[in-house]
Amino acid sequence: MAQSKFKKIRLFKLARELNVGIDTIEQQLKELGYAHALSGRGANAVLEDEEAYEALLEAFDYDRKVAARLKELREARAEAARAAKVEVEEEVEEGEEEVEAVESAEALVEDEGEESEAATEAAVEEPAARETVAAKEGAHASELPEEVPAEMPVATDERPEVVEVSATSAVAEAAPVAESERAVEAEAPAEEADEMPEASVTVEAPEPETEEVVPEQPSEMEAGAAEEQEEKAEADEVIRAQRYQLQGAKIIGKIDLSKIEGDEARPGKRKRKRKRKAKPAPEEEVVKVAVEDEEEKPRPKRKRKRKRIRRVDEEEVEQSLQETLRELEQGVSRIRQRRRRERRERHAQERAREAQQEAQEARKLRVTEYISTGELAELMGVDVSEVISTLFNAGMIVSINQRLDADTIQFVADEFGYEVEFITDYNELEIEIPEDRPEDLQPRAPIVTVMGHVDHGKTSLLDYIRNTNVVAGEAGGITQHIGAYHVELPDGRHITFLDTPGHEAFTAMRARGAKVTDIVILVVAADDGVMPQTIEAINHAKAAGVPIVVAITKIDKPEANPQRVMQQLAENGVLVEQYGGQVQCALVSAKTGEGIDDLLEKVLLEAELHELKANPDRPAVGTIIESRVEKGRGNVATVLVQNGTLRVGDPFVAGVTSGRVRAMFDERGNRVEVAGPTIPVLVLGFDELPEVGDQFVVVPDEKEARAIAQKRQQIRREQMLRKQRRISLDEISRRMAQGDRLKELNLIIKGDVAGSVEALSDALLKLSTDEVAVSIIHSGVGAITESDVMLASASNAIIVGFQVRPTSSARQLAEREHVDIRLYSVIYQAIEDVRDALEGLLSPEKTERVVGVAEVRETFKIPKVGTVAGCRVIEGRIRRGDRVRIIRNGVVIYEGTISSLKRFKDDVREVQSGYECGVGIENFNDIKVGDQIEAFEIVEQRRKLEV
Ligand SMILES: Nc1nc2c(ncn2[C@@H]2O[C@H](COP(=O)(O)OP(=O)(O)OP(=O)(O)O)[C@@H](O)[C@H]2O)c(=O)[nH]1
Repeated sequence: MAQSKFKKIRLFKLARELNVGIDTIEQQLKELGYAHALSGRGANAVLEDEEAYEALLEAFDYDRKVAARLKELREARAEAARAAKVEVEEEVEEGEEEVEAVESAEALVEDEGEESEAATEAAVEEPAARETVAAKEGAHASELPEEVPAEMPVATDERPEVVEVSATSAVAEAAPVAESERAVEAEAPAEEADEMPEASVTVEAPEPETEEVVPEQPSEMEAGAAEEQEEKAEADEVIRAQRYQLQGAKIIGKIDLSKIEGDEARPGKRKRKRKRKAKPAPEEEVVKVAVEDEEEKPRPKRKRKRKRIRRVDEEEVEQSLQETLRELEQGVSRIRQRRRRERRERHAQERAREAQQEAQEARKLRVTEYISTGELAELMGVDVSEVISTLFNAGMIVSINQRLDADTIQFVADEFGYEVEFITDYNELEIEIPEDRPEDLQPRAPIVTVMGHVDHGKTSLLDYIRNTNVVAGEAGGITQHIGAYHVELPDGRHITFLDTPGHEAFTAMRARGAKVTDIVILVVAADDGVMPQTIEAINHAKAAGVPIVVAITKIDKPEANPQRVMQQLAENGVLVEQYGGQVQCALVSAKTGEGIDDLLEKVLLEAELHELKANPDRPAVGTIIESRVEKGRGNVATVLVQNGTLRVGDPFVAGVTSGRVRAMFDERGNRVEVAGPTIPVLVLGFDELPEVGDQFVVVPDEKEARAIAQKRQQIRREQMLRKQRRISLDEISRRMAQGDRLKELNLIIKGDVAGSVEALSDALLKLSTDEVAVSIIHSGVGAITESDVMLASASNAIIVGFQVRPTSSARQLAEREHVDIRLYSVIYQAIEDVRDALEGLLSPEKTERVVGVAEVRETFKIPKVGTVAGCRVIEGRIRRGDRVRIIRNGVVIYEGTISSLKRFKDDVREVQSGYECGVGIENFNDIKVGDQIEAFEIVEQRRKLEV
């Protein structure tokens, strides 16, 4: 399973997972070079690239951890809060239980003796909250009801009874246990008792007052006083005393009345007391109660402790939360800063490395010969005007779209500090063609291209030669234009003419690495002389190292001046034989036919000089001269066989396509079975349409042919993308420099001949303005192919075809890829269409229009609705849903939408000027009397291209 388990993830989910914002993720992806991994926009954008996802996880690892930690802490806090709540509840319950316990204890005490009842009741009725179990016990234990109140004042100065009662109770339990002697011993003045904190003393304290002492009773009384002190002073000693008295007692429960309001507890208690009055209290129980009482002290302690523990827990949680937050704010931000810094440094290093590599790569230009000035400038990342001026300084006048020869490219590259490597489109995958043995080589016909300035008579010359040199018997069918033709002179010698006059086609072919032409016939009209294109043609021929034969045409014309032409040629480096040079020159007239034989003779002589030879006994090697899709025939192309012999049935590779020769035809439509060197034939059987200039090579078998073609397609695609990427990068920096305001229309231009491609490119480039630009990402001669469509698809380009058609496979691909292919046969139409497209790219002009103003006269607060403004429309009209601004004292304080609009009680859609209405503004309640509500609308207007 090579497939990754990774599934695409939406951006908002990712943001949640990583604990960062969407923008941050987008930014990070860009920084990490994964901007492409995100498809779609906004929170719903989808990340499909696992690698990018991993990179994000790594990058935001820290944020995720922080989020997790915070979550933990929050949970801990919530847990603590829950626990605290439960404890409080438990406590409450406990409290209740305690109350019950106390009550039962009281009951027990009460039961102990009926006499104590009155005292108990008295004590119970005391409002002091401080009363504890002891109070009740005191009550029960006191067998001397009347005395108690009397003694109290003695024991305590303030609130004597209360305290005393409670105190008594505390000791009361002890009392029964204590022996009467002890009580007697304990006899001491009440005052003393007051001062004496010791329990033993206190126990005795009451005695003197009570005079006749029943052992238990007095002790209780005193105990009450002692307890009071004890409460004020050291409880320990009291406890000690109690312990002493209560030795062996058993703890059976805890009672804490400290929290229980005396008032609340008492009524119930009283009732119960009454209820249980009659019940006899077993002694043990009394003891138990006493013990409980003894426990009274530690209990609050425990409670306090418990509380403290709880508080500590909360504190801890709070503290760690605070710490985390602090960390987040300070420490963490430091860590974060460090991480960021590291990340930045890492990225900077990567970028530097990449930049270095790129710089090295960038210093090396891998180009095909005859790339245009503009393309060369683009590859070097310099402004085209710099290249043009550099060449101008070197004495060469070139245009932006002019194709440059190898020397010129080399020169420019040197000037700008670049290395040049000339490549063909699929340099790496040339088919090795074995060298011919000299003995196998036989003389062959020259292949001739006619070049010259426009209207100097190239076509007329070619036509004349063709028509007058038709070998008898061959004139079967109608002459068809297949891009080249082969003529046999009366003496049996042959010449092949390339039928696409002009140096553009010649150069376009050379740009594709095709070296077809053996001899150039340079046509110069005798009446016009050397013109710019004549010079270009000379340069191109020279650059290609192709010998020139000059044909001075239109010599039949009265104004013809061949001498002047020869002189001009000499001035331009072409020294004709008449001027003592090596270049042959014929004076001809395509009208009269004068001098044409002489011209052909000179061409053949030139061919002889160069000993043009080929081996007819080997698999064919040639060049695609023309290609097109023909109805009923499919992909057809003219192959000019340059070496070897082509036969029907031969498998072949042509550029990035392959096939097998199904049938061959000559230029008159006659079927042929074989085609030897220099013979142009129309070949059927191409899998895809080849491009003009493609090398045609016969290979041993069709399978191999297909494999090579596929490999080449892949290489070409990569090259296209590489080139595209480079352009994009340049464009990006350029756009950034321009503040990213530029919009662009990418175009791929294909034309029938290089001239028309240039003309169209120039015209379209001129449509560019500061805001929208035409970018020609690729242009070429020949049919629109699949690779064009792929490139267009990859770069969102439109394909403009001038006098060419897409191949059927390209058409299908374009449909699949939604690539727009526009076909034209009139340049003007193409320009108009592109202009329209550019206008579409211009962002519409947005203007704002105030449609109405209302003045707030009153405001109403309506529950669940908010504040509604009672207004009067003073200008225009306002509508529900209108965008509005609230203007207060001339200042816009809010911008929003009208959410409700009412006339009296009815909802209305619109209110006109002069009427009153109620207006509710969405999410805005701060409306005040005197505010103005200004309704406005945005009007978008399509802009026109100003060129
Ligand atoms: N008198 C005279 N007119 C000629 C001769 N050759 C061409 N012409 C005329 O010159 C004009 C241009 O000729 P073309 O053959 O179309 O010239 P071209 O160089 O092919 O032109 P483009 O294809 O536009 O570059 C036509 O009107 C021809 O009739 C010639 O030898 N004598």
